[in-house]
Amino acid sequence: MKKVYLVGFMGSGKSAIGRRLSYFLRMPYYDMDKEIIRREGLTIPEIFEQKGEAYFRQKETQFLKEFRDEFCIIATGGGVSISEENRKIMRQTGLVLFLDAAFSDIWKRVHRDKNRPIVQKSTKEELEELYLKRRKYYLNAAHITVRTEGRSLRQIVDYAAFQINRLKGDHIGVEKAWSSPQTIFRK
Ligand SMILES: Nc1ncnc2c1ncn2[C@@H]1O[C@H](COP(=O)(O)OP(=O)(O)O)[C@@H](O)[C@H]1O
Ligand SMILES: O=C(O)C1=C[C@@H](OP(=O)(O)O)[C@@H](O)[C@H](O)C1
Ligand SMILES: [Mg+2]
Repeated sequence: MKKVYLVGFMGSGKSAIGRRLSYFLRMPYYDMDKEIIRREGLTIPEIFEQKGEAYFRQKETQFLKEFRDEFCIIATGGGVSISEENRKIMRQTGLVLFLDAAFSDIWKRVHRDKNRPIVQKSTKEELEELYLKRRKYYLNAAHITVRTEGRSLRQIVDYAAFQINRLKGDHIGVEKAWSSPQTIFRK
């Protein structure tokens, strides 16, 4: 296992947890959105507006395919796990953690954010529909699901780090341990 991928809906905490995990575990951290912004020289809303969502999705897959073989933490964008090809790449090259957040928390965190074009163009009802539709893809992509409701960033980082430390460096053991999806925080 080389990479740790964080997947989940917009506002589930992928970027915030990824950054903190990287300090905690002393592993390099990459945010796919930031990498794409840097390469394109455009913000996410600009990419969506000027080049279209399909172009952005191509860039996400390209990132996953081309990114060097390195021990690191990667915060994906909320749309990355929709693609079967992307899910396959992530599962084959690392440990995939799904940050499973409640929609009510997500809405509070993202509804005013101008940097998420999908939030901008959706009503609350439409966004919840998308959340429900996408949830199965995150579950499908994930080796481990982390329920985040009622947990602080610190608590989530601690649990994620525990799971990563338990499984790292043991690819065969990891495959066995992950053969049945595990959920933590499901008390
Ligand atoms: N468990 C949590 N407790 C408190 N704040 C959180 C939690 N998870 C995420 N946040 C906050 O919600 C906002 C959106 O999180 P972010 O990491 O950008 O989500 P994502 O990258 O999944 O879209 C950030 O301000 C982040 O600090
Ligand atoms: O869910 C999505 O389709 C998207 C999620 C965003 O990332 P975050 O999940 O970090 O907000 C960003 O990639 C883009 O706005 C599209
Ligand atoms: Mg993010």
